[in-house]
Amino acid sequence: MNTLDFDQGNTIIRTKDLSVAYGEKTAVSKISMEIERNTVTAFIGPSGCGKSTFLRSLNRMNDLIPSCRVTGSIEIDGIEINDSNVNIEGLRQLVGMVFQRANPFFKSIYENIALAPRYHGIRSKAELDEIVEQSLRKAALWDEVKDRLKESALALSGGQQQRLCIARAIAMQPSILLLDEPASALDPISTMKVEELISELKDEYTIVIVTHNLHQAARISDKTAFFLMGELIEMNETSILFTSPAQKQTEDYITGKFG
Ligand SMILES: Nc1ncnc2c1ncn2[C@@H]1O[C@H](COP(=O)(O)OP(=O)(O)OP(=O)(O)O)[C@@H](O)[C@H]1O
Repeated sequence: MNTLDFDQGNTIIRTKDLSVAYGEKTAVSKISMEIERNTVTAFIGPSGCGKSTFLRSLNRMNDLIPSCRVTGSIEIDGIEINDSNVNIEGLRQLVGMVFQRANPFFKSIYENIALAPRYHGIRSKAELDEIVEQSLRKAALWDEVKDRLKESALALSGGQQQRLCIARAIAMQPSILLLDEPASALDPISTMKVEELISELKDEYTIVIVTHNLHQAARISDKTAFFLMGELIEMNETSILFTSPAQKQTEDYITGKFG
């Protein structure tokens, strides 16, 4: 995928009538959305409303679920990612993902970062060292781990493991980072560090985050999309959506009338 070929203003992700079903059950219904480059977009909405399903469709993680069927269009950098000739590995390199539970490999801190670049053909130790250092620096973890790179990643705290997973995604030089409730299993201090990190990373990456935490969405995102029962009810600048939502359902949700 060549990001240089893309000339559609600042939009990096564009979905049109995107629907996702698991067997007979529709989880996401005809969602059209545009996401701008170098922004943080938060997906909010009650449990089961389709946020994670929509997020996973952006790097075709839903392909891994046999019952799942995706229809409609998803363009990333102007390329239709659901086309059969799309290179899935290349897509997932461009669109990295971090999950709710930190899932480091059972390997050293260094290897967690170096593994994928090495798999993709980088053999030089100096080059790998540089990737490891830069990725850990960008994930605001370098100073905490630089003297223990050979130690097991599992010896890190939960918050550090989650930042390691972000560093691992960064090592693949993505354009987009999909974060599925990355802080919901973390303590408040680790959560704050991940939130600070997200705000720093948007200078280089486009970030889409699913969160249950409305305060978090308000703190870190530029735009917020409110989902309900598989539909996109409203998407707007975060400051507007939280202060003067256009839809009654959005207002009821953000004021806690239902959850
Ligand atoms: N692998 C799956 N197989 C079948 N149904 C699924 C699968 N994953 C999700 N669903 C269903 O799709 C709907 C949307 O789920 P999804 O996880 O996308 O919602 P969500 O808004 O992210 O929820 P939560 O906030 O609880 O994670 C739900 O009804 C859910 O039960």
